[in-house]
Amino acid sequence: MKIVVTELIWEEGLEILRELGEVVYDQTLWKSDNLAEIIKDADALIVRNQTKVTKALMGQAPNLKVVGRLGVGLDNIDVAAAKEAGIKVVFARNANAISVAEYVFSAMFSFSRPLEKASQDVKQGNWNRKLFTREEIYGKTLGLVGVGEIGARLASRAKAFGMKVIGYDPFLPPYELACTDIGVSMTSLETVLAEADYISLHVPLNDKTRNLINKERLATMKKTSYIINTARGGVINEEDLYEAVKAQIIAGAALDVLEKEPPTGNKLLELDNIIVTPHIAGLTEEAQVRTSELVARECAKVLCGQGSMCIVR
Ligand SMILES: NC(=O)C1=CN([C@@H]2O[C@H](COP(=O)(O)OP(=O)(O)OC[C@H]3O[C@@H](n4cnc5c(N)ncnc54)[C@H](O)[C@@H]3O)[C@@H](O)[C@H]2O)C=CC1
Ligand SMILES: O=C(O)CCC(=O)C(=O)O
Repeated sequence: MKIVVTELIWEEGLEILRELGEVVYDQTLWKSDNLAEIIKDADALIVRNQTKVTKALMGQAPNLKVVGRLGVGLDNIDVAAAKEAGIKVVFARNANAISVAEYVFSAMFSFSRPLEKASQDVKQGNWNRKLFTREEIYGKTLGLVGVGEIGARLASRAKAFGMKVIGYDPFLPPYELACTDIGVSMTSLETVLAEADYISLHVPLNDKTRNLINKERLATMKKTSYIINTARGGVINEEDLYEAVKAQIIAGAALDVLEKEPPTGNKLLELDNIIVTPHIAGLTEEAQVRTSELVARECAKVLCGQGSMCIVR
């Protein structure tokens, strides 16, 4: 077997893969002009979010049986083309959901209790107690757009903090509306946007969600509300978000993801009320060990002809 890994993977995953055969691992391979040549005799291709797994690329690899995604979002993989070619796509269902939920808390607290800003201010010689008097998140409303693995974990944690949680997810099957068990009141997108103090996006990027949050929808949010995007850059129209934050139509935003990563000349980076991080919401040691092990195991199952729990249908 030949397994090609084009982006960062943890050692725990590599150990499993090495038991299957030859592992070609280079975390810069995703941008190599030679990738097609390198995978031409590969049985498995393992990627994160930067490798563009196109129909043309897969077409160069006649032995390819499985594409493993070290994460959840599949927007960089042509899943339909893989299916057509009989190539399985497996992903790390659940593995980074807790980390992303915790990141969203960190973002909410960055707005409600900005410790780092306050600390910097003190180190500059100030003692601005009034300036840093802010708000509790207790009693505030968290609005979820997408109530899947991450949304559900975020909801249960938000309830523990005494927040009201409302959610919009038209694709949630009725049996999973047991979401109400974790205290999410399911409602329309309009209500989530109009009522939430913090709006957190947890949808995949696809034709239906691209630019889901645009000028018209931003205008329906509370002036005091914040939006947190750990989903994908394209889910918010960045030009519209820039205008909305600049004109104080909303209070601010925390963005872990951008349309172009890393950004070049992105105006959002100029605004004080926008926090930007380098796509790290799922990047914790725990999540990455889980992700690497899970994807390596699920790829191994496909290669060994056993059923995988994480195949994208
Ligand atoms: N920043 C980061 O490090 C990470 C980002 N992500 C992103 O977060 C997304 C969500 O992850 P999970 O919660 O694990 O996925 P998931 O598949 O468990 O949940 C997604 C939910 O979105 C819902 N949904 C789909 N289209 C929708 C629409 N048009 N409107 C409202 N709801 C819709 C689905 O019904 C599903 O319940 C991923 O697709 C990925 O893009 C995921 C993990 C880490
Ligand atoms: O692939 C990564 O490192 C980022 C995680 C992510 O965005 C995902 O799981 O969808």
